[in-house]
Amino acid sequence: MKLSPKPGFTKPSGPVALIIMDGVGQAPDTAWNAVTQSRTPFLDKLMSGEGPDGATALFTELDASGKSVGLPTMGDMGNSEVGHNALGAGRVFDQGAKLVNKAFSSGDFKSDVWKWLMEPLTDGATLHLLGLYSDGNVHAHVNHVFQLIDGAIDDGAKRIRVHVLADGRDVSERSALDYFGPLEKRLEAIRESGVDVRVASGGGRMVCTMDRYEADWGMVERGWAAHCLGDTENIQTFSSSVDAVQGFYKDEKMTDQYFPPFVVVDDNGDAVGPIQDNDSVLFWNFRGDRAIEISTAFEAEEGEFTHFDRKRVPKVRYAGMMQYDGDAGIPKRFLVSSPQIERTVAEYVVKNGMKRFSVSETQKYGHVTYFYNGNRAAKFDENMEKYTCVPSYKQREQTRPWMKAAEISDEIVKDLDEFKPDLMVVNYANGDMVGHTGHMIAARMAMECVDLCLARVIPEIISRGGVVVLTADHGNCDIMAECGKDGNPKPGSQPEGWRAKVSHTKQQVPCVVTGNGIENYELNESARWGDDPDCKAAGIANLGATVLNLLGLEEPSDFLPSILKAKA
Ligand SMILES: O=C(O)[C@@H](CO)OP(=O)(O)O
Ligand SMILES: [Mn+2]
Ligand SMILES: [Mn+2]
Repeated sequence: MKLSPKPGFTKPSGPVALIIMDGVGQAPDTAWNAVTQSRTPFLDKLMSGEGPDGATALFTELDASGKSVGLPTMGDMGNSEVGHNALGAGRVFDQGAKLVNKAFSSGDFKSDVWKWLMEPLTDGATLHLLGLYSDGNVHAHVNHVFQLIDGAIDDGAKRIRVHVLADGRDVSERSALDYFGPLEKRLEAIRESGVDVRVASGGGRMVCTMDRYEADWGMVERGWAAHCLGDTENIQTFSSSVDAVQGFYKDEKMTDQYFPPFVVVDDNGDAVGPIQDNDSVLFWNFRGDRAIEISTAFEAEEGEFTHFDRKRVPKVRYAGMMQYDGDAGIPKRFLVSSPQIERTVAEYVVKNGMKRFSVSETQKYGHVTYFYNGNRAAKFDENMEKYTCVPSYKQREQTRPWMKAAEISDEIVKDLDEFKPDLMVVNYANGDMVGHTGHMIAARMAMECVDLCLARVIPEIISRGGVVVLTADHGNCDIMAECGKDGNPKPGSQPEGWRAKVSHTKQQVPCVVTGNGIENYELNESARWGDDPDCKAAGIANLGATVLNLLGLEEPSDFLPSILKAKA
């Protein structure tokens, strides 16, 4: 994996730092753009081509959504998984959303694992389908659920229970009825054809089941109690998922991602679908980070699981839509193979004798390690790499929009002198995590806080002889209001009078390159992320070659071209 020197590029004496402002896109300057509406003097200067202490800054805008990051259509917003995969791979790989679509259209999802799941069903066992129920297409898609239900019925399933996590984060924040309503109707129609299929439990994705990076196992415990135990003593009960949503909406401030867990009960008050011995369970999310813990809860043997008291552990056949952690082999069985991302920037860096450092806080830790490494948690070389995780606050981000940006900055400054990395990969979570709350004031503060931290760390990096590539993985806080066809915000309950938009955006993302030696380079205006007719610009995947070039290395021949070229 040795790379030759890149003609015209010289490795700086300090590190090449890839700094990712999560969820910070380039959108028009409106009252609902937290990026432009916040006071960010340092960032503004960088984007106008002025680096700190007279350094040159090159500024451009990159694609970070749709096909540029391996998603099915240009209408798909980017997300952290595909964004960090692209940044780390330097190439565009077909991602989970696309691979699962392909498996359904070819019929390949009916694999040996599928048959194994179906086997007990002809003897009266129940098939439980569980996952995020929306068309956000970041973690999951409703279409996949119907294909699973139809496929299972074709293969003889007589009793199916569906456990639904409300989204309100990749889609409108109070849209659960738009999803659960049609679902209940469709299941009713299937029941008329003689198959016993019902929604059995659920909850909000940020309260139940979908924790990530072990930030809060309590979420998984609440989900387990609802889906698996059907615990009607401790959890609110309803007659259907629609009934549950209507109940929760009595609180006008309640939004879908924060629904408490719920259990659906019959006329006698008994849970309609607790999970029992011999049942089969399929988790339908395709994205890994928020699916690993619940999968562990289902698969770990008694005595091996210490995160919470599972109380009852049914002996089930469990599978995921995909494998969520390839290193740890979680889950053991899955329907569709994950993208095989090999030879990432990080691996090349380490195998070319350079040191690599990654740092973020809990909520984004796996992004700069696992996702950046091409879905691999383990280090390529223990001695050459250092990964630092600052524990995130457990409270909601609107109450602490500064998050752990200052502490991440402390780690950067410390390791500039201690670990002395050649490549540094940093993620500031604020723009994204606060953007997801829909709170404009908090999102502005999040951006100002990121600016303050950049104004501190970037001069430090440059004064150690380094170079900075500052960018984002996708947009989010650049559009904080849901707008109608006329381009103006829809009325809603935010203090500004609009309806919050809490999901990512499809906007391009900013990219600034500044620091030592940049005056020798210029933007490579012909760089593109592909030859697709929809491709009109470079994308974040082009930054793989860019980072290698800045380290003085020639990019591998299958990498997308760098956004930089040496001046003639
Ligand atoms: O919170 C998450 O899981 C996603 C949105 O669904 O955000 P990101 O891709 O930025 O991690
Ligand atoms: Mn992100
Ligand atoms: Mn996000």
